[in-house]
Amino acid sequence: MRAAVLGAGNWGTAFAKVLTDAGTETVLWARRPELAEAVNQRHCNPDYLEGIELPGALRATTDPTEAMSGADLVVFAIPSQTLRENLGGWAGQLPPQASLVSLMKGIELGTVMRMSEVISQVAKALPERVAVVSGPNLAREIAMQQPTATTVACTDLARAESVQQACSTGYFRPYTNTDVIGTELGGAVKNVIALACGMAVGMGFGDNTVASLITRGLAETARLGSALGADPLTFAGLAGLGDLVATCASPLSRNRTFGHRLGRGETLEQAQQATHGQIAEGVKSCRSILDLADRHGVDVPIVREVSAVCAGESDPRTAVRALMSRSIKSE
Ligand SMILES: NC(=O)c1ccc[n+]([C@@H]2O[C@H](COP(=O)([O-])OP(=O)(O)OC[C@H]3O[C@@H](n4cnc5c(N)ncnc54)[C@H](O)[C@@H]3O)[C@@H](O)[C@H]2O)c1
Ligand SMILES: O=P(O)(O)OC[C@H](O)CO
Repeated sequence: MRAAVLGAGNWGTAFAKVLTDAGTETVLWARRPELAEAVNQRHCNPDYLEGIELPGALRATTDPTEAMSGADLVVFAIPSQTLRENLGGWAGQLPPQASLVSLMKGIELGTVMRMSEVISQVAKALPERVAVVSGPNLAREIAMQQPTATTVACTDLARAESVQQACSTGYFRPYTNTDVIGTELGGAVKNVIALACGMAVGMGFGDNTVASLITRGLAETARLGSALGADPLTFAGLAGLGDLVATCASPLSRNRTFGHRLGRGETLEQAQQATHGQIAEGVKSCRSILDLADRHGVDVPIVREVSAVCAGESDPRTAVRALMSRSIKSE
């Protein structure tokens, strides 16, 4: 099995390590030559995973054609809102039979498409050729080989199983699933709920508030999921509750950290600068998830409030007041 991983940030690099450790011959595409050189010569990625030793067998290149040559799997690990443009440049070089694997957790602004839908459309690939990997997968913990599970979803179960095989190691345990919609939605919406949890902690609130947000956040994710045709059970699994809990609780999460900064009074610009160019997907996807929910007539109050804060139209304290003054209802 041979894989190309396109995107040498936190997760692309950690997942390339997982694939290599699983015995899959892997080439990582990086935008910058100095980063490719660090992977090839010093077996590290100091910009994203400082202190982590990468496998000697992992190779990197700045040439996407070289990375994809002969690949059985092409894995996408770039910011969601850049996928369409990047993939437009790569589509002509995709090996015709390769499985196309999304690691991304976002919804495209404007089109409100899931990442697997963007891949199918731009690569002109049938949906059953596209798999999604999503779960409680904080990149640094996985790069440190801490035991972690994940979901590999594909409408073609055999293809999901081949991706599962390619990334199974002693520290990374993938489960298969055929519910691509639920798996992707869980990954995208949890980023927005993690922004809300970060804001709550930044404002000085404790575990009751965070648990309330996680639980009601899961309720709105499941409501939207069922309107879109997802299997409700997916939201009780790794790509649903699992990822939601990990992201909302972890100081390693860029989304939670971004929200935390807003909650303690920093501006959107300050929080953005503090990411050092790394992606906090929920900051943009909150808008597209809200649009998606509005199109389907689904009530997503937490997403709506986070979206207003991220658009600069509200602030965390106003958002709390709005959520707590909604009409009372049954659970
Ligand atoms: N970091 C994690 O723990 C983690 C875990 C699971 C899923 N994800 C998801 O994986 C995706 C990638 O996340 P990441 O953590 O690797 O992101 P990152 O910000 O660490 O890295 C993004 C990579 O994409 C590249 N890139 C290519 N085109 C770009 C462009 N036009 N603009 C900006 N960057 C561009 C960057 O050079 C960089 O190598 C996201 O959708 C994220 O939600 C991340
Ligand atoms: O750092 P975040 O907030 O993008 O979250 C990382 C992963 O998605 C956790 O599973």
